[in-house]
Amino acid sequence: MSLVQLLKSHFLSHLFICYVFLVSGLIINLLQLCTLPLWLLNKQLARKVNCRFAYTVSSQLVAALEWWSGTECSLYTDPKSYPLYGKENAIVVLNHSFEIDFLCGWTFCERFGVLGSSKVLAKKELAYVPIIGWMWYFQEIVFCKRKWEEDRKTVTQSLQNLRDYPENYWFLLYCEGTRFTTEKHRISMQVAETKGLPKLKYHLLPRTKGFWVTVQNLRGTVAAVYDSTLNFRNNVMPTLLGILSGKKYHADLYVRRIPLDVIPEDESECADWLHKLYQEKDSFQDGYMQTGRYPGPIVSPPRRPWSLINWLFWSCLLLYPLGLLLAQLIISGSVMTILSTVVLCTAASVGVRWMIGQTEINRSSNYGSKTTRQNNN
Ligand SMILES: CC/C=C\C/C=C\C/C=C\C/C=C\C/C=C\C/C=C\CCC(=O)SCCNC(=O)CCNC(=O)[C@H](O)C(C)(C)COP(=O)(O)OP(=O)(O)OC[C@H]1O[C@@H](n2cnc3c(N)ncnc32)[C@H](O)[C@@H]1OP(=O)(O)O
Ligand SMILES: CCCCCCCC/C=C\CCCCCCCC(=O)OC[C@@H](O)COP(=O)(O)O
Repeated sequence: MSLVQLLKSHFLSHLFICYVFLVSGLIINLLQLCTLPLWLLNKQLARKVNCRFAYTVSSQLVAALEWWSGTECSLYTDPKSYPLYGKENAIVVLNHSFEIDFLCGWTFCERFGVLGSSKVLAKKELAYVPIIGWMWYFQEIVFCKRKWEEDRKTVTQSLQNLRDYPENYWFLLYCEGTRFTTEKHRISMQVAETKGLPKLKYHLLPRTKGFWVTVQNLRGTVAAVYDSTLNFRNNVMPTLLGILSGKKYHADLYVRRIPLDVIPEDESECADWLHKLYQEKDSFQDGYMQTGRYPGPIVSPPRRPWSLINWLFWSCLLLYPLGLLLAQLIISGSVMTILSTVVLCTAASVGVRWMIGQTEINRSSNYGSKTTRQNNN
């Protein structure tokens, strides 16, 4: 094992990365709270400031993927669409089968300069996750309870708020509504059968209401839907813990730009359109499984240094107080102080482990594991 590999897999390195993420994240949450009065005075400025704050937090996870683990991201797309990425608002429709699919999404956002302003239709539970969830509140992320009767009004309102957003953004929609598991797939294909829809092999049946409401409310401000299909080479199932341990993966993303005008306005026609899209996505997955690639050329955007620079900045800033604390701890020699520090560190480690757990498929909610809406979470 080389020295670099040893460093990447060492527990102390992970502890330091998590320390930087935790402390800088809480500082950013606090700074975001301080922008509240600015919302009243100059809303557009407050939004721009919050985009920068969000960037400093989410880009740390991107840095872990790009620079620490060295994971590569290839983009298969039409070269004519490529120059538009990052220059317009878009709705991104992505498959939801991997624990780090959101992180690969963020990585592409970073490479096209829309990371700080990126949006998602997220389950409400994520709003309570410290740092990321709290940051999302200021980033105007749209939350849903996955109960349409309640979501219809709140989601519509949150989407309407985005109509005058001052920065270009990508709005991510996981239309499957939950992560892929064999059991959820079985149930969802039963639903497909009762609806007379063709079976999907690699996707859950898409939920169409969120897509329709998003398209309708953002029409006129969003230029296109980016139909995106993600896969990892060699059939691996990457994890956030793997990234933290410096494990290198290779992501392949296939993106088709579809102008928003071609999407029907009528709800049931729009639903049919989305079902057809997922049937096409399924065939792309099938092709990938057989050939190991998607159709079309690879036009990958290069990684940029900013996520690394941001991480180095926070590490340098936070190394000094950490050193000071450790030195004082040793000098003091007080059993009580040492004990309380150990308790604090353990609590922080448990907290971070819980946050990482949010990304794990085996801790997925039971939404979609029944055809009814019982036992949602
Ligand atoms: C160039 C590069 C391009 C791209 C780069 C890629 C990506 C980067 C982009 C942006 C990155 C930004 C941010 C990423 C960061 C972090 C993201 C992390 C996580 C957040 C993700 C989530 O939280 S996913 C969960 C929440 N989201 C959703 O659920 C969205 C989809 N859901 C919907 O749209 C739903 O309709 C709803 C939530 C609005 C409402 O749900 P509800 O369940 O109440 O109602 P439905 O109408 O959907 O359900 C009832 C209908 O469904 C049928 N049914 C019943 N059981 C099932 C079943 N098991 N499977 C399928 N269907 C079922 C039922 O019959 C009903 O049918 P009807 O015909 O009556 O409608
Ligand atoms: C710099 C490295 C720092 C390491 C420390 C990392 C700490 C953890 C960071 C972030 C954790 C929160 C990320 C939230 C994103 C979770 C995305 C997700 O996949 O949500 C699931 C949702 O779609 C569907 O849920 P279910 O399948 O129904 O359940």
